[in-house]
Amino acid sequence: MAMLQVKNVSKVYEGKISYQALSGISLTMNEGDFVGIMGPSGSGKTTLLNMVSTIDSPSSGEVLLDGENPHKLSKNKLALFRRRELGFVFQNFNLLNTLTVKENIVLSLTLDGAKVKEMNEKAEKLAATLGIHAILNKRTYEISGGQAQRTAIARAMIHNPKLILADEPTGNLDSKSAKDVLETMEEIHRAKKATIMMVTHDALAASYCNRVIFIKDGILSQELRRSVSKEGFYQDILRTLSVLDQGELEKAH
Ligand SMILES: Nc1ncnc2c1ncn2[C@@H]1O[C@H](COP(=O)(O)OP(=O)(O)OP(=O)(O)O)[C@@H](O)[C@H]1O
Repeated sequence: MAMLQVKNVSKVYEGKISYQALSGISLTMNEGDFVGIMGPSGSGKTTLLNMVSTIDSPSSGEVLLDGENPHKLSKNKLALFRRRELGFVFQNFNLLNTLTVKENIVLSLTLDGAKVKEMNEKAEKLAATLGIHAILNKRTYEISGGQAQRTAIARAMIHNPKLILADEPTGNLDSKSAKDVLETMEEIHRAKKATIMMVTHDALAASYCNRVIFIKDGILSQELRRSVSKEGFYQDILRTLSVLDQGELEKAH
């Protein structure tokens, strides 16, 4: 059974003027998939991520994780579900500035009452894998953007979540730090068999994924699977984006 099933999901934002942000999206992800979500601005990428992460609920259709619909959980259980089963990585890192890097990484374990020694061991091991061991005792304002994002990835992974959800994780980084972060994600995908869904505008970032799903006007328009090298995949992604953009241009005229 697929780990994630998105079944015919639509989302209408109700308001004075309602807006249909997603229309009949269906997709599945298996354990160990690293899926990129791409599409023009306003196409519904973040909306889709929010449906999967249970931050917001679909207007119709359903989202199943390991066959269960988390949207049906009570408020308290849903909060626990998010903390235990999901890991989040955001564009602006969302680290707590009063805590050290290590304290940020172990936050979810702290909330679950884990033993300090056990937490420290886990944090140190993971930090070594992600190349941030030397900065564990620093405060978040003493580290670079790339280090902050690798800290956020460690925080998202420390509890071995089923699924890691990343929204533009390289959006605020210079190209060198972006590359470090992408290589970190590649490493957790490869070595830890992490399952990752990543929204990105960046074709280079998407080329690290094993599948890329393109969304346009709230509809799933295409999917690419990586069968070639990362460089070849990058070219395939650029070609697909240019065809999609061509459609946008024609619509504007
Ligand atoms: N809370 C909301 N209420 C009403 N409309 C919304 C809301 N959130 C998003 N939208 C609209 O839904 C559409 C999809 O938004 P979404 O943020 O999912 O797009 P996106 O593909 O992530 O865009 P970007 O790449 O610019 O972040 C947009 O037209 C947006 O204006």
